[in-house]
Amino acid sequence: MTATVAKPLSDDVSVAFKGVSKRFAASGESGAFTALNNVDLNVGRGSITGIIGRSGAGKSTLIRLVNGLEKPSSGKVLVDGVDVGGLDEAGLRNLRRSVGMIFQHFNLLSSRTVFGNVALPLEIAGVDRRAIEARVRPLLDLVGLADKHARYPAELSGGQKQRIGIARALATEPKLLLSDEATSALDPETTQSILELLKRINAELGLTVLLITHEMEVVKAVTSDVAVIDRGEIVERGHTFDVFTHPKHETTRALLSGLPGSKLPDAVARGLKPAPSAGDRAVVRLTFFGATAERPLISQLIKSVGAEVNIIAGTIDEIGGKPYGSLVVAYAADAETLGRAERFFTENGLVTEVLGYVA
Ligand SMILES: Nc1ncnc2c1ncn2[C@@H]1O[C@H](COP(=O)(O)OP(=O)(O)OP(=O)(O)O)[C@@H](O)[C@H]1O
Repeated sequence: MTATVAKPLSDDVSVAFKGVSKRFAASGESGAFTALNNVDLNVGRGSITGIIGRSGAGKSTLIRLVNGLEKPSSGKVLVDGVDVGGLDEAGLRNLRRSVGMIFQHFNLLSSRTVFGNVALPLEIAGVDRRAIEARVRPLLDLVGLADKHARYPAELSGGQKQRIGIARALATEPKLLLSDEATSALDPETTQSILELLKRINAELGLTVLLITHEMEVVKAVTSDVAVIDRGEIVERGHTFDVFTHPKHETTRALLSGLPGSKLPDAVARGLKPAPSAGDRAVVRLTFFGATAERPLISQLIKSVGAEVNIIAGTIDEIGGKPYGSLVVAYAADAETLGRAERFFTENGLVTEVLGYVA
């Protein structure tokens, strides 16, 4: 084995991207293309880390570097301190046993039963029949499909197929699970149940999960950490709650603008002006965190402002398990009302943003 087997950089890092670039050579009509540019990123051990970005941003390329399906053009990808780019064939086989992967289209073998699909990685690893039985049965229990062990993939729903995909990915007892758009082909309800399963596996087995998705709802519901990739570069990263409540980069803001509750109704958005005229109302977004998300602030706001307050849009939600609320309200934009509202927000530690003014 030619691998440099280094000690982990730090006990709490599962995957480290160090100055990773990936260039694809020119082929046919298309010229050379830089899919990843100097990516530095640590994936915390035990975290559920999401990579989000627009189509073509480089998400799949990034994840494929982790299990050696692609090699970096420069830089290093370390999995538990081992340089993936330095592994020979035997080293890569070992790596792939310790890194499970699930896919958007499940990638199950249609000619094998549910049991046979989950057993496959163990058969390839040369595990004997009895040990395979002993491993596969509890995995099918874990994903709630023990009764379907003799069925074929064509007889299963999408959600059931993904459960089998998850059981198969866990067969070799990996420490890291890669998820490539694993819920993108599923309806919202089935997506929720798969996300619950991923959270349970993360909590019960201590498995690190690195997932890529274009679905912000998924990131919000399940990840502890998130990185935003734009044209091959990481433009923002952090705890999901922090990034979602204080997005800094315009790509992050654009990606988050699709979340329910964050969009203004079209009629209001169209009429929004940057400065008020006499008689206009200010349109203000209030953001609540932690305990403030659970307090009856609106009735207090109406009392303090002493004027009519219209509610335009709102959502109360959880991000990474923390309560979070966003409310867009409108009230008179005269100096006195604005001053009273400002004092109320300061006294109550509310984060506010004036979005504009409407007639
Ligand atoms: N083998 C390849 N040869 C040439 N270019 C490639 C290759 N693989 C990916 N690319 C290009 O690299 C860029 C990033 O692709 P990648 O699949 O990583 O993006 P993505 O963020 O996963 O997109 P999507 O969400 O649409 O799957 C794209 O412009 C893609 O065309």
